[in-house]
Amino acid sequence: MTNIAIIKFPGSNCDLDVKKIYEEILDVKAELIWYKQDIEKDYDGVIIPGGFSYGDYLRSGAIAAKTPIMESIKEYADNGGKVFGICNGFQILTEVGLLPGTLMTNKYPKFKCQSTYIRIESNSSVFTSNYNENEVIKIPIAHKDGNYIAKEKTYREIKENDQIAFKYVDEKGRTTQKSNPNGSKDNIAGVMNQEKNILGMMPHPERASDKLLRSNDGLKILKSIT
Ligand SMILES: NC(=O)CC[C@H](N)C(=O)O
Repeated sequence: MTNIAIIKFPGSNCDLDVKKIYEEILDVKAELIWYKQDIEKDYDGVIIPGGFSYGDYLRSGAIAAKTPIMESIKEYADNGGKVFGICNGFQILTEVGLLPGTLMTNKYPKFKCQSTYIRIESNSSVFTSNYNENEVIKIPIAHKDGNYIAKEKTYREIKENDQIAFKYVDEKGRTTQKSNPNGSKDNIAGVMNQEKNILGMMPHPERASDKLLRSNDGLKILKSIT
């Protein structure tokens, strides 16, 4: 039976939303794992949900990245396990070095909570293969530190290796400055590691996974690891 682990740090606040989508919409078991526990090998996927781990002190995700559970998540990913970080989870995965690049404070330095359109840049991964390449989906963001940057060399590498999963676009699928909500380099909204078993994204698919939420465009991302 499929079993998903959802990691909870002090300050995580999207863990129950993710759990609800797995259990009530996808009929999949999802367990909350407090950060003081270890990750066991038999989970089908590990999710690091959104929120404000450790109050975003120092930098978003910086303190959570130093906790022992991240060591066991590294080991889990090294053995091919699927790891998915949403928003603060994405920030933690970059801080720990499991994903390339860094998430800086938004260009206009305020917390932004709004709908965004994102385009599937690569559907050659377990996380995105249920979408068409270049498909445009609508998923909301809610963050202050979502401005993705990468060194030129890293940027070239992630482009060449097809590691850019999503870009912010307008309704028609065009990458414009206006459709970029936070100043991210090249409108990047989500990236993967080279092996494509780790994904991080700033938009919240769990907030677009039920018709009651007016969009279930994000459901296929959560379903992909079941
Ligand atoms: N929704 C979230 O995960 C918030 C992310 C993060 N703490 C920020 O504001 O940038």
